[in-house]
Amino acid sequence: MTHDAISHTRPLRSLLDELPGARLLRGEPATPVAAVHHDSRLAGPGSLFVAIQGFTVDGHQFLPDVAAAGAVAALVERGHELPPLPESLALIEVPATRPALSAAAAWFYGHPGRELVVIGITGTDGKTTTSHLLTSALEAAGARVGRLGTVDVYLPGETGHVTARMTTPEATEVQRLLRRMADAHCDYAIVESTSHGLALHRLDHVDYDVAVFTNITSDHLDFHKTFEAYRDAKARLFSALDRAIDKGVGKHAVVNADDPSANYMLSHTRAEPLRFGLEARDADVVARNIILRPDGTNFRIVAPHGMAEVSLRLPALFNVMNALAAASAALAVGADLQAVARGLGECPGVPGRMERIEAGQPFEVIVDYAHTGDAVRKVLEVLRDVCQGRLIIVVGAAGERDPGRRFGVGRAAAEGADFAIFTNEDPRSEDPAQIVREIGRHAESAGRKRGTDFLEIEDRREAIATALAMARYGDIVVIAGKGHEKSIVYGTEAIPWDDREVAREELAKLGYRG
Ligand SMILES: CC(=O)N[C@H]1[C@@H](OP(=O)(O)OP(=O)(O)OC[C@H]2O[C@@H](n3ccc(=O)[nH]c3=O)[C@H](O)[C@@H]2O)O[C@H](CO)[C@@H](O)[C@@H]1O[C@H](C)C(=O)N[C@@H](C)C(=O)N[C@H](CCC(=O)O)C(=O)O
Ligand SMILES: Nc1ncnc2c1ncn2[C@@H]1O[C@H](COP(=O)(O)OP(=O)(O)OP(=O)(O)O)[C@@H](O)[C@H]1O
Repeated sequence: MTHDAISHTRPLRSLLDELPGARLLRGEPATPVAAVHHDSRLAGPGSLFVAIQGFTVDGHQFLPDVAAAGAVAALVERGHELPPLPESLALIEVPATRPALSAAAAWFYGHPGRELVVIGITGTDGKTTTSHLLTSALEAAGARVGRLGTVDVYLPGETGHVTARMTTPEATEVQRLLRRMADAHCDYAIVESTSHGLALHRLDHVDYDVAVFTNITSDHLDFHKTFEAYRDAKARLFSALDRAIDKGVGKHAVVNADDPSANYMLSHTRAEPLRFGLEARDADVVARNIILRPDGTNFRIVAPHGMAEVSLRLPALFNVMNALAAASAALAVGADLQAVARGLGECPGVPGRMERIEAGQPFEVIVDYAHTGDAVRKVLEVLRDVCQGRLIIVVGAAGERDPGRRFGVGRAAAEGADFAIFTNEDPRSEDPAQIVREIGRHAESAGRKRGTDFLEIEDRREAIATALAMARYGDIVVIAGKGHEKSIVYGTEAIPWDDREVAREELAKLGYRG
C-alpha cells in the first residue's frame, strides 16, 4: 500500500483512539482526513490542521484561514480562545498540540516505524558522519537502508538524494519520509535525532529500536537554557526505546563510554547496552592499532562479536569514534562484523566534512562543518598533526544560535590555529559585525593579537580570499562552519552560498584551476 498526502483518507474517529485526553468538540467522527498539516499555508481541502502555539506566533490564529481553504478538521489546544469558525471544520481538543501533531502524523501515515528497524542517533557532534558510516555498514551486510539527516534524505535506488532543510524535520515530514522508506521495503531507517527534534516532540512516535549516543558538549543553550535540559532532551531518545513495540531485533542502547554522560543515557532505558570507546574500561567495542593518516585511518575493531580490520577513508580520531558508534549499532542489530568493517571502508565520507578542495595549489584547503567550539578544537588538533606549515582557519558563529559558541569557537581558533579570520556564518536577524567582534574578543582574551594573530572580516568571501592569498607551501587553510550547506542566511533571506564553490572560485583568481 502506498500512502501519500493525496492518495488515501482516514476517518477522524480512528485518530481519536490514538490521542490521549482528546475530546471531539464538534463535527462528524467519520470525517475523512486527506492530509495532516501544522502550517496553514499548506492546509488545503480535506486537511486536518494542527494548531501549535509557537515561539513566535500562535497557530490557532490561522484556523479561519484553513477552514476557508477547505480543511475539514483541526486539533486545538485546551485553554485556547477560538475565533468564530464555520461548522464545516470539525474540532478536536487535546491537552497539548505539539505531541498530538506527532501522534496524528504517525496515525495518518500508518505508523511506518513499526515496519522498519529504526535506529536513532543523537549527540552534539558526529550524528551525520555516524549515520553515513552506518548506512554503508548495513548495506555491506546486505540490508536496504533509508536515512534522514542534516545533509540529505536517502532512499535506496533514488539518484540525487533529497536535500534536507532541517536535521530533524517536523513530525509530519518525519512520518511521511518513514512511510516512503517502508514502502521502498527498507529494512532499516536511520534517523538523526536532534535535541530540538526530541524536545519539540517531532520524534515522539518514531518507534525506535536502537538509540545511539555519540557525545555531548555544551551547545544549544539558547534553546534548552541549561546543560541538564539539553542532556535530558537527548535522553528522551533512550526512554523512547522502552515505549516502542518489539520488532524482533530487541532494543539496544549504544553509547560512547568515553563520554561522562553515557551512564545517564543508559539510566533512561531497560534496553540492552552496548558501549564503544577508546579509553573507557567498560567499553565493549573498541579500536586497536590505530594509524591516523591525512586522508584516512586504519584500525582494528575488537568486539564481543570478534575482530576485524578497518581501512576508513575519513581522517581524524573522532571519525574512529564515529566508526565505532556505527559498527556498534550495526552489530547490535545482528550485522556480520566482517561485512560491517568492509562497509565502513567503503563509505566515501560526508559532503562538507573534512572535504579537500584540490585546484593544484601548493597548500591544503579543507572545508569542514565544525561549528561548535569542541568540533573546531578537534578539527584543528587533527590538522595540526599533519600540517607542515601554518594552520589558518576561517570561521564564524551563527546568529540566533547558542551565543556560547562564540566563546568556544574564538577560544578553539585562538588556541589551535596559527592564524584565524573570523567572519559571517548565518547571522540571521543578529548584527553580523557584533558576532564577529565577540568571537575576536574571546580570541584576544586567550592572548592573541588582532592583526598579528587574527583578523575580523565580516564578508565571508573576502575572508576566504584573504586566507587563501596568505597561504604558502605546506600550510593548511580550513574553512569551517558551513560544510555542505548551500545558502547563508541574512535576516530571513537564504542567499545561495557554498564554501567549496567560493574556495574554488577564489583559488582560480589566484591562478589555481586544477
Ligand atoms: C526553535 C525551533 O526549533 N523552532 C521550531 C518551531 O518554531 P516556532 O515555535 O517558532 O513556530 P512559529 O513560527 O511560532 O509557528 C507556530 C505554528 O504556526 C504555524 N504557522 C505559522 C505561520 C503561518 O502563516 N501559518 C502557520 O500555520 C507554524 O507552522 C507552526 O506550526 O516550530 C516550527 C514548526 O515545527 C519549526 O519550523 C521551528 O524550527 C525552526 C525553523 C528552526 O530553525 N529550528 C532549528 C533551531 C532546529 O530545530 N534545528 C535542529 C538542529 C539543531 C542542530 O543540531 O544544529 C534541527 O533538528 O534541525
Ligand atoms: N565524534 C565527533 N566528535 C567531535 N567532533 C566531531 C565528531 N564527528 C564529527 N565532528 C566534527 O563535527 C562536524 C560535524 O560533524 P557531523 O555532521 O557528523 O555532526 P552532526 O552531529 O551531524 O552535526 P549537526 O547536527 O550540526 O548536523 C564535523 O565536520 C567535524 O568537524
